[in-house]
Amino acid sequence: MTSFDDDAVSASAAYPAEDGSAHAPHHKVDRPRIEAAVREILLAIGEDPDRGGLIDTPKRVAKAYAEVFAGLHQDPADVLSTTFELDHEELVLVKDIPFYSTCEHHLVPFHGVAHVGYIPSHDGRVTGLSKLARLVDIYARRPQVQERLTTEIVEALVRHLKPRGAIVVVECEHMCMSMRGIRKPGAKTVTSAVRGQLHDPATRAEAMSLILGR
Ligand SMILES: Nc1nc2c(ncn2[C@@H]2O[C@H](COP(=O)(O)OP(=O)(O)OP(=O)(O)O)[C@@H](O)[C@H]2O)c(=O)[nH]1
Ligand SMILES: [Zn+2]
Repeated sequence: MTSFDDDAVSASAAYPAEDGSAHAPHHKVDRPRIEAAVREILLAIGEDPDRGGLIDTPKRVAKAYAEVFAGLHQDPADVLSTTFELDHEELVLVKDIPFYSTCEHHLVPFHGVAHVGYIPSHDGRVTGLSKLARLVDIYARRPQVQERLTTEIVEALVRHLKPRGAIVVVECEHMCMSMRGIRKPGAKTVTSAVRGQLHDPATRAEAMSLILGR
């Protein structure tokens, strides 16, 4: 049995904490430790972790967590370093990017869509469209709150693409508000972050009309 998640090990070695984010990873995904903790949780809720249906659950959860939290060990710089020469001075927007994240307060999912747009820099370079969706996943696959997820995506765009403007809008349902606690399934939380020329009211209105025009 390997002690650490293989993908996480190889990715984390190259990840500098250059963005100063609270998410700079300090540890690799330690699967045996997760397994031991899940066994403890099962005992604590009054379950029998040795019964047939649960015997492999700690291992499964460890494997799932390595995937769900893989973003802790991935560097947005790697994704956004792929750029192309293309003279486009207007808004580029990828909307309705579906994602799943994990509420850092309750460790249950929140999920929804992200809309990510930017006005390319004057240097005539744009990034690949899929890279914007990859960027969303890198930050979503961490323990998160929606506000920070939104800010981290826009800040990564600014840092790595040097765009003239950037906008990120995130719409989510939080399972911690649906399946427990206040129990309001269907309630949506919307967060946004804008930078640079997207602060201009007309440019921002254009972006928002594209985002909302479903
Ligand atoms: N701002 C923000 N709050 C969040 C997010 N995800 C979960 N929360 C909230 O985090 C809060 C935690 O409140 P606490 O009073 O510490 O915990 P709690 O007793 O479980 O709260 P309830 O969910 O109201 O039962 C709750 O109001 C959640 O709705 C998020 O992404 N952003
Ligand atoms: Zn929560």
